[in-house]
Amino acid sequence: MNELNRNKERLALALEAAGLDLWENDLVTGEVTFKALKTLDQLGYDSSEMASTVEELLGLVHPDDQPHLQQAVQDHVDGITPQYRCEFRLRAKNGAWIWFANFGKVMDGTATAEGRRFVGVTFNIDDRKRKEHEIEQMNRLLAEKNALLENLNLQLELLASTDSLTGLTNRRKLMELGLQECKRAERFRHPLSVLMLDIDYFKSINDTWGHLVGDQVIRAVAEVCKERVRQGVDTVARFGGEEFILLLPETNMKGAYQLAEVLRESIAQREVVANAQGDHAQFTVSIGAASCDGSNIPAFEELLNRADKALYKAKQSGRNSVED
Ligand SMILES: Nc1nc2c(ncn2[C@@H]2O[C@H](COP(=O)(O)OP(=O)(O)OP(=O)(O)O)[C@@H](O)[C@H]2O)c(=O)[nH]1
Repeated sequence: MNELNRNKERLALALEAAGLDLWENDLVTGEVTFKALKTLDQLGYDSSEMASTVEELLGLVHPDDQPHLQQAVQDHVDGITPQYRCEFRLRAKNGAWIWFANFGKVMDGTATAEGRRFVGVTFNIDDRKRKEHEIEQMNRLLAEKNALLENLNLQLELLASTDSLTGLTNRRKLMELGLQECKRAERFRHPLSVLMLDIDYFKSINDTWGHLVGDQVIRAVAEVCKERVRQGVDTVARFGGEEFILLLPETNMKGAYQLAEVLRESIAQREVVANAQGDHAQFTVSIGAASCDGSNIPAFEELLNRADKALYKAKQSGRNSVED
């Protein structure tokens, strides 16, 4: 065996061990001068059906992959890339698409003449591509599930912090927000106020009109409060049965008192249809105001205590009134 044959043997062994399939095309005639037999065999074609022109081969490439394959060849032929590399799908005889990769180079070129032998190897990357695809799908699914979870968490958080009758902030959330606002007021030395609002003679509203009308009255008071406060700044919370807290950042006693008067008046003018005969239930509220000016911020509970004491004064002074 001469040295050339030995080299051929060595090359064949190396190609086989690496799972590579050698091919060679003539760039000028477009002929396939050395067929990638293993590849064509994997695609299910027998030797009589095997593509003998580059054009025939291109016909086997998935239409979506053709543009980038042609571009990769062109870039290499134009000398933009030192090697031609590309991944693409080929149509098997049974119609399935199988992923392959190509690695090749134009040979025989000189400084003055372009080479015409385009030599390369093809190897099957279908397993890798399928795994990549599965991972992509799983990642997409995971991302969808995460978005769903985040959304559910948001909804849960909203449910856990909302009063079901009025849609207002509930007591648990208010205590959290109150703590935060006290800290903020202290850090920036800003004023902070709290209004504690209680529906007057609510027991007799329930007794006169029934519990459902009582609920409607609670909702009506909540609505007035929501309408009158600064959106996104103030918090209106249902604190207990017929008791509400308004948390008012950046608000001094004068501002809190003014708002309390507006609320008291608006609520006194509000009515709720109480029965089928069209009778209306009227109602008023008493409000206690507590404020701190930013120089000496108490604990939130302390602020609530002060508002509670002021509310007691408002009740004592005859109701439908505001006290601090
Ligand atoms: N309809 C209804 N009633 C409630 C709700 N929560 C508490 N109540 C009722 O509210 C009434 C509160 O009554 P009281 O605390 O005696 O006070 P009041 O009658 O409002 O009298 P003053 O506050 O002193 O003006 C009680 O009868 C509770 O049963 C609720 O969610 N819906």
